[in-house]
Amino acid sequence: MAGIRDREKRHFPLQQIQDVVNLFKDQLSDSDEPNLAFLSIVLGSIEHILTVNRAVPYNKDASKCIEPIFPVIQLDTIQALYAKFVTLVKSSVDLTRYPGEFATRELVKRVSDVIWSGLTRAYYKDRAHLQSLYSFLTGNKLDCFGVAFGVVAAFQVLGYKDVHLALSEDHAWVVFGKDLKETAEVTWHGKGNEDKRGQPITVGVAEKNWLYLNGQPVICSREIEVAAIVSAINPSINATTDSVEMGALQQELLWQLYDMGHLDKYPMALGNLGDLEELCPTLERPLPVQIFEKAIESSKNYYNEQHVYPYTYLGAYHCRKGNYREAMKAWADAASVIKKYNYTREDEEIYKEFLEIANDLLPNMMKSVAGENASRLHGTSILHDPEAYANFLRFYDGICQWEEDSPTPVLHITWAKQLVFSLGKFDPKVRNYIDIHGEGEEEDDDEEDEEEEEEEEEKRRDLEKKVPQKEVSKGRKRKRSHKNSENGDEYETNH
Ligand SMILES: FC(F)c1nnc(N2CCN(c3ncnc4sc(CC(F)(F)F)cc34)CC2)s1
Repeated sequence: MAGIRDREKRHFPLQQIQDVVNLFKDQLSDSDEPNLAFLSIVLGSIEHILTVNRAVPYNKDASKCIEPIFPVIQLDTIQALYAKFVTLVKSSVDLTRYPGEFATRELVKRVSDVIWSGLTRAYYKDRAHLQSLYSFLTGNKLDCFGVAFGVVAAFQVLGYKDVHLALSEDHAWVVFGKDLKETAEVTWHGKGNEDKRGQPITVGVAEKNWLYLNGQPVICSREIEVAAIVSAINPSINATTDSVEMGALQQELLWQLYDMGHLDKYPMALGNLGDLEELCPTLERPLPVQIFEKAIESSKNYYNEQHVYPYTYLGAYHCRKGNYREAMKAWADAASVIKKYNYTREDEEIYKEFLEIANDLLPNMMKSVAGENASRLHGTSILHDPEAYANFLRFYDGICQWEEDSPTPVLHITWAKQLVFSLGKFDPKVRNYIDIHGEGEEEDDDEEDEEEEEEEEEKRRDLEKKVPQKEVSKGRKRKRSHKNSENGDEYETNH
C-alpha cells in the first residue's frame, strides 16, 4: 500500500464537513484502493475533538455553550499517526517468511497478535470512541470491532488484497486466501468468553448460530470496509447528548456511500442511516421507513433473510412514531427470522433486543392503546385488529421456536407475565377473525370452538387476577454504532 500521496494531501487542512466528504469521495472513486488506516485515523481524530475532548468555546453568556465550529485537521497530525501505524505493522512482520500472494492462517494470527499486543492491559471495552485507529495509536484502546478492522487495515499496509472484514450483527472476523475461502477469528467477543483468535469459523460453528448469522455475514470489499468505519462513527458526547457536527458528517458520508452503491449489501449501515434521517431529515432523500425497507430488501436479496436487525430497526422506528400496527408486524417479522436460530450463551445482544420488545415496548404499547378511548370505542385500535393479533401471536411463536432445541433457555416468568398482560388487552372478539390452524389440522365445528373460547376466556381471566402486573422498566439505552454509547463520565446535558 503506497503511503499518503498528493491525492490525499491536497484535501488538507480539513476545515469543514464538505472537505471530509470530498476526501472520501476521492478515496472511493479512484482506481486504487481506499486507504483504510488513513481514513480511520482521520475519522477518529475528528470524533475525538467533537466528542471526547471538546474545547467548546463559551460565548459571553457562560451558561449556554455553543456547538464548536468544525475542528481544523492538519495533515502532519494524520501523517505522524499513519507513519506510526505503518512502522508498527511493517517492523512486526518479516514478510520474507510469507512469500505467497495470499495471506496464511499463521500470518493472520501474527498480525492479530501485533494489534492485540498494542492494547493496554485492562480497560472498559464497551466504552464509546474505541473503534478507530486514532484510539489505537493515541490511547492503545480498541473495541472488538476496532481490533478486527485494525487487522484488515494492517494487511492492506502489508500489500495484501485478499484479507477482508466479515461482519455479523454482533461480531467481526476476517476472510482471506484464494476466493476468500478461509475464515479466522482475530478479536474477542462479549464478556468472559475466551477469545478464539486464529481459529476458523466452521460450518458447524456458524450453523443456526445468530452470532455468525448462519453463514450469511457481510463479507466486506474495501469500499464496504470504509462504510463500516463510517457506520462505526459515534457522535455521542455523553448518554444524553450527541455532537450535531459529528452526526451530520456521518450522515453525509453514509449518503455518499449510498449513492455509490456501497450500502446495498450492508443492512446495518442502512439502518444507521434511517435512524440519522429520523433525527435530522435530508431534503429530497428517501424517508426513514424507505431506508429501513431497503435494509430488509438487502437481507432478503443477499443474506437469505437471516439478518434480524433490519426488522428491529423498523419496529423501533414505528414504535417511536406510535405506528403500533406496523411495529407489531416488524417485530413479528424479526421473530420469524430469529426462530430459525438456536439461542446460545453468546447471543445476549439479540436476547436483550427481544426482551425489551416483549417485556417493555409491547406492554407499554398495549397500555397506551387501551387508554385511548376514541380508537377503542370505534374499534379502530390494534386491540380490535385481527391482523395485529395475528402478528402478536406470530411474534411469540417465533420466540418459542427460537427456544426449541436451544442449549440455553430463553423464556422465564417475566416473559409469561408480560405475555398474559399484553394478550389480555386484545378484545376477545378479535380471535374469531383469524385462522390459526396449522397445516392439515382438522377444521373443528364452530360450537366446539365457541366452548373452547369460553373456557380459554375463563382461564385467562383467572390467571390475570392471580398475576399482579410488575411495573415495566424504562426502555434500554438505544444502541449506538457498534457499541452501546456508554461513556466514562456524565456531563450536564446540552439540549
Ligand atoms: F435493532 C435496531 F434497533 C438497532 N439499532 N442499532 C443497532 N446496531 C447499531 C449498529 N451496529 C452495527 N452497525 C454497523 N455495522 C456493524 S458490525 C457490528 C458487529 C461488530 F461490532 F462488528 F462486532 C455491529 C454493527 C450494531 C447494531 S441494531
